Amino acid sequence: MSGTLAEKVWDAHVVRKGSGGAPDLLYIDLHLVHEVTSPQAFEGLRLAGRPVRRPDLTIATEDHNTPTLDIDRPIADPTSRTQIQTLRKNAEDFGIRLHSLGDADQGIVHVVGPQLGLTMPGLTVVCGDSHTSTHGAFGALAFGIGTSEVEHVLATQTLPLAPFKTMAINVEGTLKEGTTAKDIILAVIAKIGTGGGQGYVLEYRGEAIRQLSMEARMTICNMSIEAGARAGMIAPDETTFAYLEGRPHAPQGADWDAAVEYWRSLRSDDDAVFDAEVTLDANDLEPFVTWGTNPGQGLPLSASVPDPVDIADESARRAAERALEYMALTPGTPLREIAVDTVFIGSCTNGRIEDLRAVAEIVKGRRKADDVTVLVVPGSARVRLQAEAEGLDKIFLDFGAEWRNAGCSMCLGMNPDQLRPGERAASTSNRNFEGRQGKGGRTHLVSPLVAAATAVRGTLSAPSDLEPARDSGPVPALV
Ligand SMILES: CC(C)[C@H](C(=O)O)[C@@H](O)C(=O)O
Ligand code: SF4
Repeated sequence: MSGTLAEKVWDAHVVRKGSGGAPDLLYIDLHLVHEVTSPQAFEGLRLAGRPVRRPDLTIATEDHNTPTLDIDRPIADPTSRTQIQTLRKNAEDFGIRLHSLGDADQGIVHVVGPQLGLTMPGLTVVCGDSHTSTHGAFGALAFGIGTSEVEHVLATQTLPLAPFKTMAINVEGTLKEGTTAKDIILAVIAKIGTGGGQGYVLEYRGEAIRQLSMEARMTICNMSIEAGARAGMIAPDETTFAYLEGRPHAPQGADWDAAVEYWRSLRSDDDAVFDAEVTLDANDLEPFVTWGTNPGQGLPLSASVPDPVDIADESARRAAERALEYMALTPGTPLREIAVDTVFIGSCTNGRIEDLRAVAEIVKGRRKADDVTVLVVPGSARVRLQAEAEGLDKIFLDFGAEWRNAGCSMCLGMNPDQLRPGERAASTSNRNFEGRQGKGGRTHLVSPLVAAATAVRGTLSAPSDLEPARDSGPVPALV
C-alpha cells in the first residue's frame, strides 16, 4: 500500500495497534532529556521503584537554565542551580549519559542530537520539549511530549499515540539571495496560521526544500510546532546522508550501507494521499519579520505595520490590536523603521555553525549600531569551538557583539540573558510571545541575515540595505 513518509515511519514502530479508536503504542528509538521537563518524571520512577528501561537510548543535556557567562562558577540563580543539580543527580542515579555545562557535547538538546548523529532517518524521537520537531529534518518522526509522557517513555521506551493527519507543504522554486529557510517557515506560518497545523504532521517538499542544507532544514522543521503541528518532516536524501556520514553515532561500514539503503525508501510514494496540501513559491519570498506576539503575525520586511481595521476576521483583528499595543507599534509604520535595543543570534532555530557563518560574513569589517546590544550564543559547545576555530568569535567581538557560551539563553530567558521591560529585540529564535525573552520585552522574529543587518543599522534591515563594509572588497587601485 502506498503511504506518506510519516505513515511509513509510524507503521514501522507500532508495538500494539489500538482498536476502536484507542491510540497505537509506538516504540521510541531516541529519548532526549533536559533539565526543565524531566524532574517529576524521574521522581515518578523513583516512587514506583522502576529503572529506566533503555538508558542506552536516552541522553540528557543541560540547556535551558545554563548561564552563558562564567560557566566555571557555581550557577548564581537558585532555581536554575536546583534544576541543573537535579538533572545531574537523576542522570547519575538512573545511569543516563549527560552532557553537562563545560562538556564539549553540551548544548541545546535539538542541536546536540543531530550533531552527534543520534538523530537519523526513520527513527521515532521524543523529548519533553515542543521543538523536538527539529529532528524531523532527517526524516525522523519527532515530537515533543509532556512530563507524564517523559515518565512513560523512561519506564517503557514506548508511548501511546493518537493518529495524526498529514499535510504536504510544497515549497517550489528557488530562494532569492538574502532569503533563507527562516523566511520560508515564517511565511508558511503566516499563511496557515498558528493553529493551521493542528493535528497534522507536516511534510515539507519541493525544489526549494531539496536545495536546503541540513541545518536550514532543521530551521524549518523546528518551527512546525509554531503552526500548531504535531511534527514536521523532510524526506532524507543525499544531503541528509552526507551530513550524517562519519558522525559519532552514525552507522559505519556495512551497517552504513544497509542504513542508507533503508533510508532511501523513506519518502512519500508518488500516489500517497495527504489530508491537506499547501503550496508556496520560494521565488516570491522576501526576508520575513514578525510584528506581533505570535509567530504567525509576520510580513515581508518591505511591508508596514498592519492596521487592524483592515483585518476582516474579528478574532484576528482583536489579536492584532492587542499585539500592537504590547509591541508599542503604530499601524502604517514601515517595518524597516522599527528600532531595536537588542539583537539575539542563537537558539535551536538558528544557533548552528552555518547561521553563525552567515552572520559573520555580514558583520565582518563593520561596527554594530551604537546603543544596540548584540548577543551571539552558539547552540552547542561544539558549535562554539567550531566557530572559534574559524575565527568567527574574533569577527563578532570586533563588530562589538558579545560572544557567549552555549545554551537556550535569550530565546526564553530562563537564565540571566533577558530583555528588560519595554526593550525590543530582533531575534533569530522561534517564539515572540509576550514576555518570552524577559518580562515586558518585545520580540521580532527574524533570520540570521536580517539579525546581522539589523545589528549594523539599528533598525530592522536586510543585508541589501547595507553600505559596503570597510574590508568587504579589494582596495581600489590608484590611477
Ligand atoms: C521549557 C520547554 C518545555 C519549552 C518547550 O517545550 O518548547 C521551551 O523549550 C520553549 O521553547 O518554550
Ligand atoms: S532554544 Fe528556545 S526553543 Fe529551543 S529548546 Fe531552548 S528554549 Fe526551546
